[in-house]
Amino acid sequence: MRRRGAAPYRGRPGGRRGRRDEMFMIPVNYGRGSDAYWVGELFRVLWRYRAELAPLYWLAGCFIAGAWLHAVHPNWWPVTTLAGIAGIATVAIRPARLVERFPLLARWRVRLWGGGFIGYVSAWLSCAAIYGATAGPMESFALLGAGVFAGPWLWREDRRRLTRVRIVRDKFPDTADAAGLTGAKMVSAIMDRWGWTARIKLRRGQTYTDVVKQLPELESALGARVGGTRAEPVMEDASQFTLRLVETDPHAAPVNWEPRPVSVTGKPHLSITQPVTVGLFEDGTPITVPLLRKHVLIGGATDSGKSGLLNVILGRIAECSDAVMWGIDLKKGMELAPWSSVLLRLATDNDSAERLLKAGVDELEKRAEFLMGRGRREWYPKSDAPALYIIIDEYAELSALGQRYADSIARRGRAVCVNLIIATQRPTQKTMGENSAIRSQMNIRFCLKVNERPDVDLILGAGKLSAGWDTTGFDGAGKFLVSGPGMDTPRRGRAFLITDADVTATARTYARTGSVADTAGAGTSESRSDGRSGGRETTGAPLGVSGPEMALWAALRDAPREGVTLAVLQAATGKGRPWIYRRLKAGQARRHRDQPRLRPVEGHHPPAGSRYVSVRRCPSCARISRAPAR
Ligand SMILES: Nc1ncnc2c1ncn2[C@@H]1O[C@H](COP(=O)(O)OP(=O)(O)OP(=O)(O)O)[C@@H](O)[C@H]1O
Repeated sequence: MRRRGAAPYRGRPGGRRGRRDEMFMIPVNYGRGSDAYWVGELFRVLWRYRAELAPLYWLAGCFIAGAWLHAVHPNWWPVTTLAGIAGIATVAIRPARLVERFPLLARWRVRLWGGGFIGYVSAWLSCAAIYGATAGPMESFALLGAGVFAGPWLWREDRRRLTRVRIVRDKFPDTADAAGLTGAKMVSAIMDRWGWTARIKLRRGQTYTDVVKQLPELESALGARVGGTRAEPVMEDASQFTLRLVETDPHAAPVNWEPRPVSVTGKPHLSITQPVTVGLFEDGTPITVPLLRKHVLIGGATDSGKSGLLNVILGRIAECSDAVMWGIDLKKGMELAPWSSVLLRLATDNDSAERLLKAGVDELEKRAEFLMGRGRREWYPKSDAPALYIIIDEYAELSALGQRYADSIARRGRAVCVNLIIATQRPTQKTMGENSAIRSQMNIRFCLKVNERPDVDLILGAGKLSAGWDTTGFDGAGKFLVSGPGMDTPRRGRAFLITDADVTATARTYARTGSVADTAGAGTSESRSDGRSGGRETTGAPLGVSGPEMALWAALRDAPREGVTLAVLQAATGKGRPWIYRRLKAGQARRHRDQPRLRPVEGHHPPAGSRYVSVRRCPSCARISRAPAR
């Protein structure tokens, strides 16, 4: 008997009573025979299979647009033609943002298809605007085009995978039943090269723990390989979990290096502000590591793949337009010499390494002063003010003085984007330098195979071994555990294998002006370690201060004792008076404490009508400031 005042139950006719979600359903006639049902069902199918039906939609869209253009705007055909040309040019140029949004555009076949499709549609629409969508052979051309372009569209690889995952989804209720998880449903799925990942909704009362217990049964029911499925809880909903099926083990064979698409100019066009991909996790997901303002430590036994991983990181940084690198390779340049067209400096012995690291310390100090003068706290890398990475292979071989400089960079370099990337076998206190805190400054740490378990804690930090991070059993070079921001669980990864040919190709593609290879006489450590880095330091400006800032710096440096006219500074920088005054004021704020007070310049006679800016060079530090007005 119904309680007094209780709302009447109005579930779906024929539906099961008692389900909580049905208690609140709005009474709608869902009868199978009703028109509304069939119209709704039709739209559902049209939407659900939109990708498969896309060729029909293109065809219909073209006929409608062509008929409309012909009837209303027959002289708009240049618009469709120009739109087509612009579309083809965009696909050919493939701006980085577009490739990020549609990664398939990195493949030439996809670009060929896309360019052809855009060209064909725009040509057809232009003709349809002039002659009509059904005039002469227009219909045949439309059908022919739809047929030609539909083939590759329907047969493309991700579509085939999508079809497979749909089959798995449709069969999932049976699979779940066989695995002892009756009532579980697959609510969404995405696929990648290595398998698929799905969100599973459990029957009421079932939990993630039940899933973990039933995982072997689920593997069997899915026909997966042993150990090929992973389940992870969904924290915000206890009735769901994420199921991942790894169809092909990404670590079974070396993971080949994947260069990122090159821009048409052939210049680096990616940014270090975006995380870089260095390999794949065991489940096939990419390992993306944020390198901006981060120091990196790579540790592992001999032959574990440290230099390989270092090369991968080098390759990734080379692809970025807003980062530059210096290298220290105490294996006499064996590892880093192939990158000499990318490295702005390379040191291959301890003397040159010390000088390079000293230059790194100077650079960070210049940057710090530069920021201070502008009231800023962090360096934002740009192509003309790049982040600087100092790569050090075999850190333990560095002299005590070199390690002291490195320690200084590790402590102070982050904010100003002067960062270290270090590879070493055992980062003990002794090898990293007594009294050195360098290890604790490392934000991202890669631990490759180690021979002794305590080495894990040395590389990754105290307590990691007991928390389940252990790489002693790793087989195969390049496999590692990585810890850092957002990487708090021990997930096994493998670095890309970058071959000598890949290194040569990458270094050639991203060769920098002013690199070691570009510098006259390059090839010996002496020629690379003479205190110059492609001539940038001779100005005294921080590395990467360029454009008008650099021009101002140079004009002030070369100014005669009596000063320079504002017009000269305007001509040198191409900037207006307010900009120059702002920069000069900032320069004055950076003056050394012990710099003598600036005096009016004697015998100074400005030409009539010109405004003079007197500059003065500090005798102790050679820094230049604007002298006070007379
Ligand atoms: N990601 C990888 N996948 C497959 N093989 C790799 C990978 N990285 C390195 N290797 C291979 O492992 C071997 C050792 O690599 P590497 O020289 O990088 O080790 P290492 O730890 O730097 O050794 P050492 O300490 O002796 O310098 C090389 O033959 C290399 O080709």
